[in-house]
Amino acid sequence: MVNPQVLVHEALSKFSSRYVVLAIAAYVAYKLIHRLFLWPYLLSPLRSAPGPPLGNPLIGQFLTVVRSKPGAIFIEWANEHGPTVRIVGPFGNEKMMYMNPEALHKILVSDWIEYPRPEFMRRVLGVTAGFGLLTTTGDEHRQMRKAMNPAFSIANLTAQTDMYYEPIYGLVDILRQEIQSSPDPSTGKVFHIYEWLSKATLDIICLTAFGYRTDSLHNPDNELADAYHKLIELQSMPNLVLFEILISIPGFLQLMKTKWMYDHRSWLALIKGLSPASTLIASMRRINTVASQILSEKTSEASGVAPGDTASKRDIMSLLVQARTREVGEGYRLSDADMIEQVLTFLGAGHETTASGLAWTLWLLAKHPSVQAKLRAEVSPLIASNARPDFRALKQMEYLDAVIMESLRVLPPVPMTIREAGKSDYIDGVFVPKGTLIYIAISSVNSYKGFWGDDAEEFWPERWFDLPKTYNQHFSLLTFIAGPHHCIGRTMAITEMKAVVAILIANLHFEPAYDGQTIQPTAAVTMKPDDNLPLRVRLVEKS
Ligand code: HEM
Repeated sequence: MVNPQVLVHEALSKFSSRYVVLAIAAYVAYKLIHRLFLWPYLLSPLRSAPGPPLGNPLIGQFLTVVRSKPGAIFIEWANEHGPTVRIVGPFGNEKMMYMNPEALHKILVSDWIEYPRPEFMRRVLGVTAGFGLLTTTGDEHRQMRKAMNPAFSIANLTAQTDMYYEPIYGLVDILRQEIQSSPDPSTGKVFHIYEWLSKATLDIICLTAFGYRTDSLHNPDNELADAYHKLIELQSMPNLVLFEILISIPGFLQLMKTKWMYDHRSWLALIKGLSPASTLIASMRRINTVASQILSEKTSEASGVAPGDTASKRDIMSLLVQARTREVGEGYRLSDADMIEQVLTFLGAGHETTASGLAWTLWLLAKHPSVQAKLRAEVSPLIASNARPDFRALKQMEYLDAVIMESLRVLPPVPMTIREAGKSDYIDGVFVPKGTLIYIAISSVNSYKGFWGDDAEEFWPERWFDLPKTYNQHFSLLTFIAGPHHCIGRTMAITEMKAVVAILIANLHFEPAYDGQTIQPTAAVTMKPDDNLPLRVRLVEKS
């Protein structure tokens, strides 16, 4: 006979497991509906902020962003909906973008500690550009920055300028010889100009930042240059996502830096999709080995440097080590590990950015022959009388200054950076909940019609001699951003770009490589030419 108790128990257990499944399904469905519809359309405090349509319910405007040229769609949205723009991404995720100086001042200057770079961004930057100024925040950042600022002073940059010229003239000689040995030198030759600029700027940053001679223009096998190139070749969006996943595994970052992991990195390459991680580990180890050698040389040199000795080495690393050696007492000191990370930071933050800035400048000059001719008219006589202009002489070339600033405005090497709201607060009259991501849309601000007028997207250096009334000195040009995290290498980069452009333009003509050429910008962190920017280069006839 069937036991009624068993029957009831079976019925209940069937009912309850079905009930549990149904309850879970209902909860997931509610969560999805809440995330994809209720929140973005009806509940979010940001819902009334202007912006493009919410887009596809699952991925928002994600596809529009990835399909557009880096920064381009953000410029369009800023000019259409600005100065406050809300953008919805995958799964109803909202991001805010601001053009108004007051809003930018709050995020980047007055409340900067509460709007840090988001954690995921710091982790990725740490792996690709060192755990240093780019990844620290709050008090730690303040102290590190204070220790490093003097090495980037105008006095030091003035003392460094002469170091630029060996790589610059090295580049001019290589291009000149290649043109002269081509079948018809009068028509010039097409070069992948980004590749060459990248070598010259690597040689410059290694000399000025570490006093280290890479000479990658003539010697592509240099240990540091080779390891670093392997590292930057990894900088694609899919790889950055892979690294972000790996380093978010607790302990993986520490493991990555060990000798054991270096020795066994080939195991990673055996797992489908993980071989970039193996290359990353190898490159980082090689860079760290060279960085340790540089540091120990600087440390032994610094012990023999008398206080106030201005004739000794002026590269940034030497100055940091000298300052650390002089430091006495309990104050903040950069540790050896910090110093080694700075090598990757200076390379990661200072090399590709400057190389890309230069490549875009030459492109804009190639597309605007009258600007190029006017610039040549300014720089040629000055270079003829002074082949290695110093900091002050470069500063006095006014049209050169306007060309560089205009290029950095129209095609900023870093088109966007990100902050995260660490508190809930009103920005520009809209309540922004804690955790909201904020796009610091550099290219949108730089091309915002509200500041720059209707021709904001045009390359027109003359505008720098008569800036519009709506121009704000700190917040209308965000190429180096603003506030405590603003680029420490700003003046260094601008001075270097001026030196390179002045010498190149005095000696060489630049034209598009073919009719109808357009640029192919690609951006992981830095916006650089995907096709290495082919340009036709001819020799300037000297009268
Ligand atoms: C045209 C060239 C350059 C551009 C466009 C550029 C742009 C930027 C931008 C936009 C930031 C802010 C990133 C953020 O906050 O998320 C930044 C920060 C930084 N840059 Fe540059 N940079 C250039 C050259 C350099 C050079 C030559 C160096 C050093 C040798 C350098 C070192 C740094 C460092 C260390 C930071 C972090 C500053 C901090 O957070 O305190 N940069 N740069």
